[in-house]
Amino acid sequence: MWTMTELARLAEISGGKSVGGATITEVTSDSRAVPAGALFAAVPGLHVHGATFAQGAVASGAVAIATDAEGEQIITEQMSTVPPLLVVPDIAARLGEIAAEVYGNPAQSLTSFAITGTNGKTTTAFMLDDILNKVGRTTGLIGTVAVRLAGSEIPAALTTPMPSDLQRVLADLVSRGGTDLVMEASSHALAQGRTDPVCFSVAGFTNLTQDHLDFHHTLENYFEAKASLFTPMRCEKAVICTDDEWGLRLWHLSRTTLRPENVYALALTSPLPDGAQGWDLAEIEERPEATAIDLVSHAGQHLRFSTSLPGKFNVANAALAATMAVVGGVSAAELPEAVDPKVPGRMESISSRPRVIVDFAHNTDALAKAITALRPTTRGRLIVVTGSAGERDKGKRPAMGATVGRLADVGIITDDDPHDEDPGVIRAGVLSGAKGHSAQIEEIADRRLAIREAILRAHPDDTILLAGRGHETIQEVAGQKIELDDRVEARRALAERDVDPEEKTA
Ligand SMILES: CC(=O)N[C@H]1[C@@H](OP(=O)(O)OP(=O)(O)OC[C@H]2O[C@@H](n3ccc(=O)[nH]c3=O)[C@H](O)[C@@H]2O)O[C@H](CO)[C@@H](O)[C@@H]1O[C@H](C)C(=O)N[C@@H](C)C(=O)N[C@H](CCC(=O)O)C(=O)O
Ligand SMILES: Nc1ncnc2c1ncn2[C@@H]1O[C@H](COP(=O)(O)OP(=O)(O)OP(=O)(O)O)[C@@H](O)[C@H]1O
Repeated sequence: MWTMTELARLAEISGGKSVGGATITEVTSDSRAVPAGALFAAVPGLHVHGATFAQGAVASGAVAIATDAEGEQIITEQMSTVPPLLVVPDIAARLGEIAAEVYGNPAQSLTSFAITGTNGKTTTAFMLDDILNKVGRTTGLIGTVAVRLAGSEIPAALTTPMPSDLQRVLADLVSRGGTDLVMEASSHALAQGRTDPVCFSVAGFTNLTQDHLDFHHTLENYFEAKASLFTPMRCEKAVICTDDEWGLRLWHLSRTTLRPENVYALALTSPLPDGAQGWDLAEIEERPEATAIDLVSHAGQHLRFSTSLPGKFNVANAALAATMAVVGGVSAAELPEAVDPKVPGRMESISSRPRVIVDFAHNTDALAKAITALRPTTRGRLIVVTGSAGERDKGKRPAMGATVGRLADVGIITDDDPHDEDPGVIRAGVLSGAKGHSAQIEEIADRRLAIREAILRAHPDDTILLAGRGHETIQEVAGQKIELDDRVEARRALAERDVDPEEKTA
């Protein structure tokens, strides 16, 4: 399927040295998934150096190893017969370039869109993909929920794939006749250069609030990782939502890093920054079935479309998707009337009486926005079932709890994915913020039980928001992977409720 590249050529483009020769047809950085003819990229990780797995990779069919000086030393110490080597000083940073060469630089034949920000990446990516499909493009969609290439879905492991996986997927997209790529760029991926050397045609920014401080340590570092997408090596044009302070700062910064005429602002709850080109909201009409949106540009051009996804934040997501499409070459007249993709686990409606909604809100801002979006249409009580993940940003736990305490009527604090952390300690962190506000707060450790109790106890007019896990189907507890899908659990409890005579009269 792919072209053949000589190891010496890869040394030439990466500034490394090759020892021995080999013909390369694939690249991988995972010894557990080595295709025939592969170059195994042994990169240093947070836990272990990939070179530790070189022997296994060769046994599985790798024809050469790319690594750094430390990796070369590990390999020469561990292997009696050293395979052909490519030694590159910063192998992790150069891996994308090497893989792009092996896979024929697929991104060069695609119009490519990348979306970054704390919340809204997946939803905006699905919306943009929907728009592009409706105007006749053949797309690849890469993100947290799915990797969908020209309509065929393959499982997604990370929000943004590792460099060699990304280049392989892009080559696959091109071979399926793909014209456009829409992908999410996570802050982890940007900090690690996973998307390099792709220079996106259009990059979009949603918003920035606290998350992922376990990895970035400070909000400033987190911002810098996001901002690195808006530099000439990584994108040509940008659409930046300037409604929060970070967006405004990014807009100013991008006008110095990119060509100012390629930077567009999107302002929905604030005025367009002085001197900005871009769009603000001309009119918004909330109808029962959808929200009609009318954006107007600095030059007076209108973009009109609607979305049936609930919540003001989905207006922002749809607006970003539409403006990115226009900046990427879709004409205003071509824009479809409705931007309505089905996004698994994002404000996904499971039932109407009681109304059960599954949403991926797993940080304070998302949780506040999801609860607020449901309040106006809730006749009874608003019941929120949520927790927080283990081994991730601990600082957000009390803040998430306080959000539930302030905005919900009933909060049931339960487990999310504890990973290897004590689930009781995680719940205590959330509970410490949740108590002392207006909501009635309860702790039910087992998430299945928490969902069941919330649904069985609800009145028909109540809304139950199951927040935090969205589309996820596996819960990770102390090294064990347990099947758990909030949507399945909700349907099970709803079925139980249907046959309970007491509940029927509730
Ligand atoms: C922080 C981070 O980016 N971690 C990723 C990283 O792990 P690591 O640096 O610890 O790797 P390591 O375990 O030390 O291994 C080093 C090298 O040896 C290789 N290896 C390892 C074991 C083996 O048997 N064989 C083998 O070849 C690995 O593939 C790796 O190349 O490289 C691993 C292998 O590719 C990834 O699985 C892992 O993602 C972990 C699972 C993860 O949780 N990542 C999250 C934080 C992440 O990247 N999330 C963002 C989205 C965040 C969001 O917005 O919600 C994402 O883009 O998905
Ligand atoms: N524009 C937005 N602003 C704030 N919150 C949002 C926005 N869009 C979506 N959300 C909330 O954030 C949750 C996650 O949305 P989505 O999956 O689209 O974002 P994401 O950036 O891809 O998240 P992640 O990086 O965690 O996968 C949604 O379930 C919703 O509660």
